[in-house]
Amino acid sequence: MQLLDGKILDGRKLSKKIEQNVGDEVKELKSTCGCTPGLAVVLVGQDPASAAYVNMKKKACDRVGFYSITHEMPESISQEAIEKTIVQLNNDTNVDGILIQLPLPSHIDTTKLLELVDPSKDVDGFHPYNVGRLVTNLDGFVPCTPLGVMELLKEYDIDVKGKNCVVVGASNIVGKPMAALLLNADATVEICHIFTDDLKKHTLNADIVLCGVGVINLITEDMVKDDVIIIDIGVSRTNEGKLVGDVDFENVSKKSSYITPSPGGVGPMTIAMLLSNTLKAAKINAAKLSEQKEC
Ligand SMILES: NC(=O)C1=CN([C@@H]2O[C@H](COP(=O)(O)OP(=O)(O)OC[C@H]3O[C@@H](n4cnc5c(N)ncnc54)[C@H](OP(=O)(O)O)[C@@H]3O)[C@@H](O)[C@H]2O)C=CC1
Ligand SMILES: Nc1nc(=O)c2c([nH]1)NC[C@@H]1CN(c3ccc(C(=O)N[C@@H](CCC(=O)O)C(=O)O)cc3)C=[N+]21
Repeated sequence: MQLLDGKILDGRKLSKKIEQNVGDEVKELKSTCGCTPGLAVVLVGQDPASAAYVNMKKKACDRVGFYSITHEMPESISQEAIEKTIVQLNNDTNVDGILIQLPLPSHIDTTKLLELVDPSKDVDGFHPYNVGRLVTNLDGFVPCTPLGVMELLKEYDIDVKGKNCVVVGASNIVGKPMAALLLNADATVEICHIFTDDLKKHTLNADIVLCGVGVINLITEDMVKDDVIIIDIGVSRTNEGKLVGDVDFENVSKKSSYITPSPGGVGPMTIAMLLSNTLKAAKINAAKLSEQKEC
């Protein structure tokens, strides 16, 4: 176990450090301009996992001194009613960041809602404006999960420049922005997905495997080379109720030079990055407000 500790990329530990820094900056912001960063979460339906995630986000906001509000809506709510709420939040000066908890019920047009969020309050980085800025390597809001992965790599001095990175999973919230960030950091990037023929052929060539799919034990020991770096983004629950990732941790960790556990790796970093993105939005808004006052 001693040996294993050295190779663990500890997201829980780093997320606490980031939280501490965000908390300190919140205190400073409050004292200098009287501003309190605010996060609004839109939660539709009764899915217990979504409710649990939203609760975790709320608690994290409380710990760092943010104002936070959750708009809970029934499963049967109309598209128009959610749109109305988002417009209100766009105009609410107490709200710096807006997060629409995904997934939404099937009768809702998710894309339309994400496009309605003011890009300057898009702390999830899902608005096409911010997606475009990410792909063109311009400053903007970057999705929390892949941003958290980059922070974790940085903390452990892992430079991706020139490395063969294989991203498994190509969703808009995990795989695609993950690949964009790696490319911006000069990695050679491959994206594998459900239609990829012979996943193992690709992962065997990887210096770094970043897997966010939601399939338990998708990545096994025989699929990776010695000293590989493993980033397990997946979070699933087994039939026994245990949280696990996409990677066969017990066996793959024997071969890897570094590995994230799941839970305890990328998940806590996602929450930490949500706090950091909301602080960033609040600072921009505070600067805008003080400019307006000066005029
Ligand atoms: N740690 C964290 O903070 C977070 C963790 N997650 C976790 O990450 C995982 C992925 O989430 P999310 O991106 O939202 O999920 P999605 O279901 O939106 O995306 C999963 C992706 O994986 C692809 N895929 C499915 N099966 C396979 C397979 N057998 N081999 C290769 N690719 C496959 C899908 O392809 P296709 O679309 O074509 O089916 C899709 O591109 C989940 O376990 C989720 O819980 C998500 C967000 C944050
Ligand atoms: N608009 C939106 N933004 C999201 O960022 C978003 C979303 N919708 N929908 C769902 C996914 C999932 N997600 C996670 C957040 C934290 C953990 C996390 O902290 N996990 C802990 C364990 C948590 C537990 O104990 O249940 C860990 O991995 O250690 C996991 C997953 C964010 N998502």
